[in-house]
Amino acid sequence: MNDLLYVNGGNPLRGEITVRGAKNFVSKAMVAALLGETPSVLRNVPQIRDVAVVKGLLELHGVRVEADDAAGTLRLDPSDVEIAHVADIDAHAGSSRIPILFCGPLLHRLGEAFIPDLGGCRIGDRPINYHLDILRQFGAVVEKRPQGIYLSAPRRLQGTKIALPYPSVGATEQLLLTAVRADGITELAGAAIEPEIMDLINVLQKMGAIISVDTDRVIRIEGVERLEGYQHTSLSDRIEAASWASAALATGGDIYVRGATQPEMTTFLNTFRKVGGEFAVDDEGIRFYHPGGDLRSIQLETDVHPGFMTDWQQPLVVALTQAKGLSIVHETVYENRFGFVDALVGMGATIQVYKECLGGRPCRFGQRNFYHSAVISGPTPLSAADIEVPDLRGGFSHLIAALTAKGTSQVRGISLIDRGYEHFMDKLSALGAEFSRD
Ligand SMILES: CC(=O)N[C@H]1[C@@H](OP(=O)(O)OP(=O)(O)OC[C@H]2O[C@@H](n3ccc(=O)[nH]c3=O)[C@H](O)[C@@H]2O)O[C@H](CO)[C@@H](O)[C@@H]1O
Ligand SMILES: C=C(OP(=O)(O)O)C(=O)O
Repeated sequence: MNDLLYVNGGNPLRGEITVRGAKNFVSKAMVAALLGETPSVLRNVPQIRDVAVVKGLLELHGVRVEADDAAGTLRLDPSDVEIAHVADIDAHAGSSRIPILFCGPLLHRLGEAFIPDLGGCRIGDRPINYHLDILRQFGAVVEKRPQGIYLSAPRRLQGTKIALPYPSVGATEQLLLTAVRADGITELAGAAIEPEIMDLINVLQKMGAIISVDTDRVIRIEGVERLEGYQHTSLSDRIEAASWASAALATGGDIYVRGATQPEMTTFLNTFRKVGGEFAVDDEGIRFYHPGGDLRSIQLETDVHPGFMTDWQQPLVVALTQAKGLSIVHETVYENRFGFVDALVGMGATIQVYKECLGGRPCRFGQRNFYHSAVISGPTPLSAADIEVPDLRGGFSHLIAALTAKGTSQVRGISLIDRGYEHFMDKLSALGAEFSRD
């Protein structure tokens, strides 16, 4: 795909699009298939780059993957994984964050694992210290190697008791994927409880795992000897749905997102309504629209679930440039997720970033040198510009800004958006967007 898009903005996006399975679940469910003794079938799989990357990694390890892209089905057969070698895996270094989740399943199957350096969005340092601490507590030996880490489990992995300093999504998934086949009981305090994690628990339970989730972020797992394959339909992508909702709001449009589901979006829907957007939920999806009149400024803090998700923040900020008054956004999950606003300022938005915690409560980044709060003053008309996609959600935000701005913008590096937005150009066309590729 060509990496430059000419976007002719200033027109409302109107129409219907469909979202399929969640990027942040599907990739993990694919890894879970490595734990089964029999094949797994995953449905509602979107055609996005992160899925292709994980498919490639699984195949390198010997998993036979049959994909029906149109139907959105993957059949994952791990029967030959015992003969797979760990060489060549570093070909995938820097592609996504998922390789770190191969540790537990590979240690259980092969007794060793080589994990290439991770990719993913550069929205902060994104350390993996929680992951490595967890693996060590299960009894894994971790060695730093050029371009990655090598792990081994001289004895079988042993269940353990762990408290996370912060409810990390990836670390919680690391623990789940490792504990289900470890000896004995594992207890995790301070767990993340995002809907995508709950769906991973659904998958693992279908495979034969015993997992209970308490109301106070405590997850308890009784290790079992053997897991089978699963058949599962992914929950829908609430980040993609919210991104299109923000596009409807910013451009003054009306988008029906088929596949969007209310329970996973409650917090987003409350915020969308406070800003002045309207929505209608039915059994098939959610219609998001700008009802006319002024949008309202808000005060917003990103947080772990059930708070306002950090991945919803970047697209919504573009809509906030069109709201009347001062909006305050305090990013508490990542220390460096406001880099994308420079381009918006270049397009005419009035946004100031601050190192202080401007939300209602201090966060982990408050006494440090991170610009993690933003004040957005609106409404400001946006004008067309040449912009470069910085990361996945920041890139989608730039696309929304270009669609909101009058005139023709050049958006470079758009292939990054493929990592999490299925067929986004077809969807833009369906919504009446005017754009062309170089
Ligand atoms: C592929 C995927 O599912 N990505 C999602 C996942 O990322 P990911 O799983 O990487 O995010 P985490 O929840 O782990 O990160 C949250 C915070 O914990 C910190 N941290 C994390 C791990 C660690 O070992 N040490 C540490 O300090 C991170 O730097 C960050 O500040 O959850 C994030 C929070 O909902 C989302 O924005 C990402 O879209
Ligand atoms: C931060 C994100 O993804 P990743 O963790 O894969 O970089 C995201 O989906 O917005």
